[in-house]
This record gives sequence, C-alpha cells and structure tokens, in this order.
Amino acid sequence: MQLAPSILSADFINLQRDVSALEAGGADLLHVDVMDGHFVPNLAFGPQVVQALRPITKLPLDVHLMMSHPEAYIDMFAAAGADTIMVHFESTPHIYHALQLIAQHHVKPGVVINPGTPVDALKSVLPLVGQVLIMTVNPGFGGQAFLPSTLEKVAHLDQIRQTDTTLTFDIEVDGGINDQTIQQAARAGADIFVAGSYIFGGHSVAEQITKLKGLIE
Ligand SMILES: O=C(CO)[C@H](O)[C@H](O)COP(=O)(O)O
Repeated sequence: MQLAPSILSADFINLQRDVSALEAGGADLLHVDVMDGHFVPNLAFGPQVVQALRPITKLPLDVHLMMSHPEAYIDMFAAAGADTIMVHFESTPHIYHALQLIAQHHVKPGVVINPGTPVDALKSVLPLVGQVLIMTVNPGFGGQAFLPSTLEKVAHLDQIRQTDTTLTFDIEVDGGINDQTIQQAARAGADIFVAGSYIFGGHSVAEQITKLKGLIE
C-alpha cells in the first residue's frame, strides 16, 4: 500500500517546502498531474516542473499525463526525471506505442482510464504496464467527490491480475480519496492512493498522511 500525494493541491509559491513536508511526513510517491487544456479542461505543470522537483526529493515521481497525443512528450518527461509515466487510454490512437516508448526509457509505464472507460478495453496493453490508474473522478480538477461506481472496476482489474499471474501491474486510484473513501478503494484491490485536497486541507500534511496510512495498513 502506497500513498501518493498530488502536488496539484500544494502551495506553488512554496513547492519545495511542501515537497519536503510530504517526504518527511511519510509519502511514498509524489504524484504530478500534467494537463494540456485540451484532453482535460484545465492546465497544470510541464516537464520543467518535473525537472525542478527531481533534485529536491528522493521520492519517486509519478507523472500522470492528462494530454492529447502524449507520445509526443514522453521523451521530455523521461529526460526530466519521471519514475513512472502514465498515459490515458482515451488520449491517443497509439496507446501501445506510447507504452512501448515509456518502457524504452526504462521508466515504469502506466495506463489510465476515465470513469466511463471499461477495464476490458485495456486487455491488450496490460502485459506492457507496471501500473494501471483507475480515475475515481472525472480528470481535470482536484477537490471532486469520489465516484463509488469506479470501485467495481478496481475489483475487476484485481481479479484479472489474480487470474493471470504473468500480469504484474499495481492498481492506483486517483480522485476524491480521503478518510471516508480510502478503505473502500483498498478493499476493492487498490495498492496506490493519490490524494490532493485531503492531504493539503488539514492541519499538517504529516498528520493527514498518518491518518490515511493508518486506515490502509
Ligand atoms: O488527477 C487529478 C485531477 O484530475 C488529481 O490528482 C486528483 O483529482 C487529486 O485530487 P483530490 O484528491 O483533491 O481529488
């Protein structure tokens, strides 16, 4: 079980301070949301931010590309220091190629599905990925309510990897993860939990991380 705070909810003027607090507070990964204003109706971060984060933290950088034609930018994010690069199944007709490209950079490849996309759509790419991210909200904004209907997709995916032991991906969930929802996602089979507004919305990030980890360990 790993917790991946999303820096989308951080204080951007004090990003280094916030990243240090997350690391000291027990975060396992740092989740970086990239948004292009096209695939999702919002803009956030680019490879320069990943490059700036790389020397200031030992935490693995979990980069979530919410952008059209992500294959054109994979080289940049790999060179910037991403440890995982995740691309949306819905974002490109060349999903297989995009995942191959990520692996060629010796970066962990991940595929992401929106709430409306079924798990079965992923069948042909599951052998290529180290991580599958199930969006538990519509992508684009922090602070949205968790969609309970996504839990059966987590459970279905967990069943697939238990049935076929050649598949070795982790299951990540992202959106609306808080002290009311994290246990449901864990019970359904998720291994990695992205949380933004819950972690940054409390008294201290360390306290919020401890609360969430206490619920899944
Ligand atoms: O991918 C995202 C938005 O598209 C964010 O990572 C996600 O929404 C996390 O924020 P919160 O925990 O506030 O829901």
